[in-house]
This record gives sequence, C-alpha cells and structure tokens, in this order.
Amino acid sequence: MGKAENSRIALPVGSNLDRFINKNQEAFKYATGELSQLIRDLAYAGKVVNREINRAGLAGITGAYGSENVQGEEQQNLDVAANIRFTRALKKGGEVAAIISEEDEDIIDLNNPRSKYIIAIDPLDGSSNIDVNVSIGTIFSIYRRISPAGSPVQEEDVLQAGKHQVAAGYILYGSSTMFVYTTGKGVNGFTYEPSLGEYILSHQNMKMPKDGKVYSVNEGSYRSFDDDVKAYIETCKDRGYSARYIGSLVADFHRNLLKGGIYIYPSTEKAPNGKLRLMYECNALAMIAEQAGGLATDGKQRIMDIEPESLHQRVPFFVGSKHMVEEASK
Ligand SMILES: O=P(O)(O)OC[C@H]1O[C@](O)(COP(=O)(O)O)[C@@H](O)[C@@H]1O
Ligand SMILES: [Mg+2]
Ligand SMILES: [Mg+2]
Repeated sequence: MGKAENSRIALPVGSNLDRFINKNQEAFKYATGELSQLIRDLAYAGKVVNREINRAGLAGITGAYGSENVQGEEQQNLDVAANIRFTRALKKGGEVAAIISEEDEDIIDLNNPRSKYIIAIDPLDGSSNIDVNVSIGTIFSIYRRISPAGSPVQEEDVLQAGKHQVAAGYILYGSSTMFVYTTGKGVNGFTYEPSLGEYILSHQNMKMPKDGKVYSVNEGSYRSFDDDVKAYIETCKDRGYSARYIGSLVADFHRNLLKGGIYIYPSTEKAPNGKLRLMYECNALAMIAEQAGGLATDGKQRIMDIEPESLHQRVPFFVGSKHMVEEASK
C-alpha cells in the first residue's frame, strides 16, 4: 500500500482506529475532539451490532419484527436491534444533537444541548440478506448543525446537501467486519480483530480504480428501466463485463471501491425515484466514492449537490468508478 500522500494521515498499517482518529484530529487546527468521539461511539456500537449479527441465528433474532418502517418496508428484528444500539450509543456519547434514521419516521432529537452534530444513519443495510448469511452493513453521514447548539434542532439542520457532510462512512459485516470512513481527507479502512476487540488499519488511503469490468444492477426490473440505462447495460454486456449483484448496497459498493465497477439503482416503474434514500444511503457513499477518486450521480447531477426536500426521499443512484459513472450518466 503506497505511503500516505500530502495531508493524508501517515500511520503504519496495523495501527488501531483510536490512534488513527487522534492523528486525524491533529490535521484539523480547530478540532475540539467532539467529532473524534462521535466516530468512536459509532465504531463501538458497530462492534455490538457485529456481535448480534454473528450470533443472530443462535439467539433466534432473525426474521421479521412484525412492523413496517416509514417506507412501508417490513422491519427485520436486526433492523430494529441495530437502530436501538446506534441510537442508544449516540445518545449516551453525547456528541449528537439529532438523528435521521431509516427506521424512524421523524427526526430523533437527542436533547444533547451542547452537541453540534447531526447524523443520518441506515442502521442495517441489505435487510433482505440478513437471514441468509450474506454481507450486510451500516451507513452513516455526519453534518454540523446550522442553528446554534443548545437551541431546538431545526429542519435546516438536518436537510443539508451531501456536500456539507463533515464525515461519512460504513461498516461492512462480511467475511470480516470493516469500518470504512472519511473526514474529507481520503478514505481509510479498518478491519475488526474480534480477539482484540480492535479495528486495525488495513486499507490506507483507498483509491477506487477509474475503470472496472463489473456492473451491479438488479436486472429483474430491466424492462422498466429507461432507454439510457438499458443502453448502458447493453454496452457493459457487449464489452463482456461481469454482472455482480449481492443485493446489499454496502457490499456491492465495497467490492467496486476495491476492484472498480459501477452500481446502479435507477428509476423503475415500481420506484420512479429509485429505491435508495438520499440522506442515509446515497450521500455517505457519494462522499466516500469521491474521496477515493470515484463518482456518484442520480443519472443527471452529482448526488452531493442535491438539495434534500424530505428525510426519506429516494433518488436514482449511479456510483462507482469515475469513467463508468460518467458514461452511464450521460
Ligand atoms: O432487492 P432490490 O430491489 O434489488 O434492492 C436491494 C437494495 O435495497 C437495499 O437492501 C436497501 O437498503 P435497506 O436494506 O437498508 O432497506 C440495498 O442494500 C440494496 O442494494
Ligand atoms: Mg439500506
Ligand atoms: Mg436499512
């Protein structure tokens, strides 16, 4: 792995996340440590959720919870468990003023008067894969609030465009568990070492290849894709690219981040605005992609330039290797 360049964090692979966070903070002159602690709180909650995922089958916590979320999707037990774990850890941590969660219709105001951060979170991504032991994830975006700390959280604090994220990342619960994040100074990945209970720096200054030979789309809805998307998929097939679709956004994204490729969830007849949610799925992965040299659009414009109108709004999503997304977005 190349030596970290210019303002990137220089730490040997093998360092733990905590040490990296401290080092990262030094790069921010006016840092007060609150964002650092917030990232630690997320990483900690991720360890707890990781343990619950690993033993879900044993503890009988797989299956449906018996209620629907605001999107009308059936909540899985682990969706609800993960949502509780992250909300609780962030509340206790005291660094977050409010949360937007996929599993909650409204903003969760944590009444942490002194806190200046807002978090948007998909506690468990890839819910359809929970019970079948396929990789799943958690996705998060962090913003600084606009209204002064201590005052009630306003809509303007939470409905901010992706370009205003101060940090973003995901946790991948796969064959190994990884914590991947950015604070706007490159992307770094940490692999969880359960016997130590530590996240260890394993992927430093991650770069997404500019091109790839993998396309990732649910072709089951192919007939209702618009002609441009169909044309791009045909181009991929003409070129002999491989089709890979895990059905867990975080896992499909992570593969393309490492190997190159494109993930597309376009608008369809069933989902005219696509399926994925701008605030807690697309913005975070867009920031990671761009920080790693990739790109993310809704097929027309840069995802992070989209001004959000509602907490759970959906957008078509094209993300991955820069040249592939450029071509697919034409
Ligand atoms: O089954 P489909 O329509 O292809 O959708 C799969 C997509 O939906 C998601 O499961 C949506 O995320 P949630 O599981 O968090 O609701 C993505 O992870 C995945 O890429
Ligand atoms: Mg999701
Ligand atoms: Mg989810």
